[in-house]
Amino acid sequence: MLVSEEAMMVLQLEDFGSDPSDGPATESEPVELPSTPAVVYMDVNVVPEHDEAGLASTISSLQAEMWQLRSRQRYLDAKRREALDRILDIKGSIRVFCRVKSAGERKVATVPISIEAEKITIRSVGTRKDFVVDRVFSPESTQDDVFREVQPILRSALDGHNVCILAYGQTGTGKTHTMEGISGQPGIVPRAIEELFHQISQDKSASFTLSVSMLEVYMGSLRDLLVHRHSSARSFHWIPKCSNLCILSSSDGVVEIEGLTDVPVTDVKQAYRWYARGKHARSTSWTSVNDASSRSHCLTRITILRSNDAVGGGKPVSKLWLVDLGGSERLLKTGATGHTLDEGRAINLSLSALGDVIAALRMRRSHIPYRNSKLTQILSDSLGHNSKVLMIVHISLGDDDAAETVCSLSFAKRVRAVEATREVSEETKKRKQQSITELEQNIQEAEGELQKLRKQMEMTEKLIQEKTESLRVAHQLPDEMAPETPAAEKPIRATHAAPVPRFMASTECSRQRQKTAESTGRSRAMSVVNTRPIDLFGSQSLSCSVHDHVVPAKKKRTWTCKRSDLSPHCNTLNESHNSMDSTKGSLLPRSKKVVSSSNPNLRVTLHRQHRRRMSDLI
Ligand SMILES: Nc1ncnc2c1ncn2[C@@H]1O[C@H](COP(=O)(O)OP(=O)(O)OP(=O)(O)O)[C@@H](O)[C@H]1O
Repeated sequence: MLVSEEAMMVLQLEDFGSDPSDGPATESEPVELPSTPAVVYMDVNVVPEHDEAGLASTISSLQAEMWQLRSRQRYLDAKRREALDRILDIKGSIRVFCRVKSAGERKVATVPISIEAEKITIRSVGTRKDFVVDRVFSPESTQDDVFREVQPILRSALDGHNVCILAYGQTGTGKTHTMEGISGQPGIVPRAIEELFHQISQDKSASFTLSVSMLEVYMGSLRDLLVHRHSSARSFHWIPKCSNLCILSSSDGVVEIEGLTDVPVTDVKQAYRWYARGKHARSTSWTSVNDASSRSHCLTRITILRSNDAVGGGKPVSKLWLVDLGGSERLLKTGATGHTLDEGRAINLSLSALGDVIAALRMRRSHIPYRNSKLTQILSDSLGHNSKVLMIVHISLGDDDAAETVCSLSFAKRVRAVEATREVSEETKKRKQQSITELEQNIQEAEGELQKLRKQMEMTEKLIQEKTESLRVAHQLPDEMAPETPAAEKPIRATHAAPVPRFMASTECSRQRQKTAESTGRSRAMSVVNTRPIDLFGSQSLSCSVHDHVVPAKKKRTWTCKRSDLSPHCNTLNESHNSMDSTKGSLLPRSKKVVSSSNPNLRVTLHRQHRRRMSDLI
């Protein structure tokens, strides 16, 4: 017998070896594949397809196949995520990079600064200071070089971790250049947006929803940068009404900013447009060192809602913070006075609070001083446990900037406090690198197989649709009766005589009627009932609704304002009243919500139609 493409596909599946009867993978337990397949699939050609029972059986085995492919996809996805997590753990969940800006036309430092891959050394009269970081970008490094190092952490955000990328440094050293970039040399934010959209278009294992928010921490107040305002509002002296947004913190540590504009974005262009609007609204002014100096901390937040997945250890909602910090400056040197002096002071104070928080986290202190500034309050759920932090410290080679360079590098050293002081042997470094290489290989393998898997799933899905259509036509069923096969998570075991739903199983009464019927020549009609494909449809949709429509009790999250000086109306908010709509999804995993024929009206219709058909036949 010729083996058709479909049959081949079913046979190939056996190599994956996971048992559909085990049920879908859950969040807590990653899919473990048994070494031998527990279900042996039938060759779909064995049953002639012109027979309706044969068609139904084919559909059923294709669905089982689909379930196994999904199960394998989840397994590989979990494997890929785990490998990435381990890489980031080996590298450190708080990493510090240093980007060096060339002195340009200004005099090159007389104090020699030597740059190595992970170390910067500054020699001054009779002294030598070494600063170790995770990676140094020399003045020749391009925006591409920087982004290449940042890229893996973005995947982590899609996998459910909160991620924070911060640009720190003295005024004019290139923080905005690194984060925003310039025409033809886009920085981390636009590239990250593009990369996120690219990755979610590739990842068919889940559906993602992205939204963008932008705010500015200016002189201790929060300004929503995406809120619609009059054009005169750009002046940095002008503080709009919405400047004191309320920071809410839930009992489980999740932070939200009440009233902050959060715009859902569906493509890169749309996201860019909003980002451009936010950038435009930012407070900048002329300083002696930078014509357009940022006088505030600018925070761009991309909220990622991941649904219909089995993320092991991750959260359905994650945040990616891209922060362009205000420039640290020595106020005496800049000769700032009045308002500019106050701005500088405010920036320095919050930067110092940020340094304290990161150092405390790195040293695993029991108390983390998040509440010392608005900046650290906002970022508190994205700096600590289970988050990934990347700080890019910017320095300049300019002679005039030598003192600030030492200050910034001291800050970097403080952030890396624990590990930088501990000398890591060459042997340990080598071992770490070897593990990273192996893990990267694992990721590549998993991604390769995932790609093949996606193609195979597309083919199987198409086949299921074709067969279902044939079956529908054979029965002349109305469209709404066709099963929603792609969404079916529950495998239907591939047996020739598909089991009937419980309500259709024979009762004592019906058995007696059947006996009577047998004697009156109606037995043929009865036997058809048990194998008719329509019964299979009913079984599938109804069993899904019984088994899968179990929704966990929604946990109520209580939000509290962190600061007592804020308006009393926002001290306690019920989840349903705040802007964090996306979290609602997190409490209701889609895998549980979406079932075939989840529409209760349709289920009732199906149920009635089955009953009618049964009674017609009896
Ligand atoms: N690596 C670089 N290559 C080329 N030009 C750079 C680089 N870094 C910074 N610049 C240029 O230096 C100038 C100041 O940079 P930028 O505004 O990014 O500094 P900043 O650290 O954000 O300053 P501030 O804290 O005052 O906002 C800009 O004109 C920018 O284009």
